[in-house]
Amino acid sequence: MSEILESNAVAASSSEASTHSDSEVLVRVENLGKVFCRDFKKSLLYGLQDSMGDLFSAKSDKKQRAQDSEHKLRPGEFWANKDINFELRRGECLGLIGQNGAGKTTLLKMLNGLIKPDVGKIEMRGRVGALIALGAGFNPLLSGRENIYVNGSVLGLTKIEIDEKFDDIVEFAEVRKSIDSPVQTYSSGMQVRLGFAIASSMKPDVLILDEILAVGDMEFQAKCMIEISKNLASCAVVFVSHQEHLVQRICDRVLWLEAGKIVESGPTFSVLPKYIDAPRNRISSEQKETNLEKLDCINIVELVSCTLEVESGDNLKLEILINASSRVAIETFYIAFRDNTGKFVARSTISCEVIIEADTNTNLKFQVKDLRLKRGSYMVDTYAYSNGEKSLVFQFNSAAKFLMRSMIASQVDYQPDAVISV
Ligand SMILES: Nc1ncnc2c1ncn2[C@@H]1O[C@H](COP(=O)(O)OP(=O)(O)OP(=O)(O)O)[C@@H](O)[C@H]1O
Repeated sequence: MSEILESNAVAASSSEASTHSDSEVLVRVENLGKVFCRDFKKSLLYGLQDSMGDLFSAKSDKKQRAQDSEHKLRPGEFWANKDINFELRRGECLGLIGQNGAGKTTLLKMLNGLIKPDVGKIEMRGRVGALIALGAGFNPLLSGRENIYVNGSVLGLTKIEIDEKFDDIVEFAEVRKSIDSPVQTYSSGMQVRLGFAIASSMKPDVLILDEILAVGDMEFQAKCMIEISKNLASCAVVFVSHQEHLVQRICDRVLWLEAGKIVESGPTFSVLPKYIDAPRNRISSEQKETNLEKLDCINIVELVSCTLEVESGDNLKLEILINASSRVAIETFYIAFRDNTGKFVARSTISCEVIIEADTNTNLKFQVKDLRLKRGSYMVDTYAYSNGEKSLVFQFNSAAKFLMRSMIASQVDYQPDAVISV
C-alpha cells in the first residue's frame, strides 16, 4: 500500500515551498544514477566493501566506480537508472513510461528517499505524498484509523489537521465499515484506496504515484484521475503507469525509460505515440531475461476482419488470429480507439479467462457494443495481459481501421462495453 514519507532528499519545508510562485520547480533531478547487483551474495559482499570504504576513505569504492564509467561496474552490477535529468514544476504531471524493468520504480523510490542514488542529485521542495508499493507505509496490525493518524504525523500534520481531513479520507477510500479493523484484514483494493486517499488529502507539494493504482477497480481509478487533476492545481505529480490511456489523460509530459536510461522526454502527445509504436526489441539483454517469456511466446497476431463502417449505436466486430509457442492464459484485453490525430478517445476493458494453446491458431472475436464516437476514422489497438496485468502477452497497435458515420459529440473517458468469444 502507500508509502507516505518525507523525502530524504534535499527538502525544503512546505511552508517555504508555499511562498514560491505557481511555476516554481518542486523537483530537480541532475545526472541521477543507481547501481544494483543481480547476484545476491555479491551484493552483500559489495555492500560490506562499500561500508568499509565509507568508513576508511572519503569516497567509497562504489561511488568512485559509479562516477567513472559503465565498464568499471563490478561483476553482476548494472545501472538501474543512469543519466536521469529533469525538472518538475507545480501544476505539472510527469508520466514515467517504459517496459517492465525499465527503472521507473527505482526512480520513484529515489525521489521518495527510500533508496539513495549512487550518483547525481535530487532536490525536492515541500511535502511529498507517495503511493508506491502495496503493503508498505501502513502498519498491518494497526487499524485504518490509526494508520491515517500515523501517516499524517509522518507528513508533519498536527492531530487537529488530521481530524479535519479524517472523514474525507474515509469517505474517499470507502472504508467506513472497516476503519477500526487492522489494515492486514483489508483487501488489496481497500489498501490502495486508503493509501491514495491519505496521500492526496494531505495536500502534498509533490505526489508520487506508482502503477499501484491499477490494483483498484475502474470506478476507483476514474475517481483517482479526477482527484489527481484537482490536486494538480497545487502540486506536482509523478505518475507511473503501463496504462497508456491514463498517461494520455493526465500527464503533460512523459519520460520514456529503457534499460534505466531516458530514451526520450517531452510533451505526452509527441512522446507517447512513439513509445506505443516502438518495436519492443530495444530492451537490454539484462531486461530480456525478465521479459523473455511474455515477448517470445507469441508467434503471430493478425487481423482477420473488422467492421469497416459503423453508425452510432452499432456494434463493432473485430477478429484477430493469434498463435503462441507456449500455452498462455489471458485475463484482460483492452481495445483502445485512437482518432486520426493519434489521440486515445475511448477504450473497452474485457476481463476474461482465455487460454491460448501452444502452436494452435486461435481466433479471438471481439464485439464492442453500442459504439458512439463522433464522425471520423479511428484506429483500433488491442492489448492482452496475463498475471494480474503484470505481463503483456501481446500488443497489437493499429490492428484495424474503421469509419464512424455518426455526428455525435465526443465523450470524456468513454468506455463502451465489449465481449470476447473464442
Ligand atoms: N533492490 C534491487 N536489487 C537488485 N536489482 C533490483 C533491485 N530493485 C530493482 N532491481 C532491478 O532493477 C531493474 C529496474 O527495476 P524497476 O522496478 O525500477 O523497473 P520498473 O520500470 O519499475 O518495472 P515494472 O514496470 O515491472 O514495475 C530491474 O531489472 C529490477 O529487477
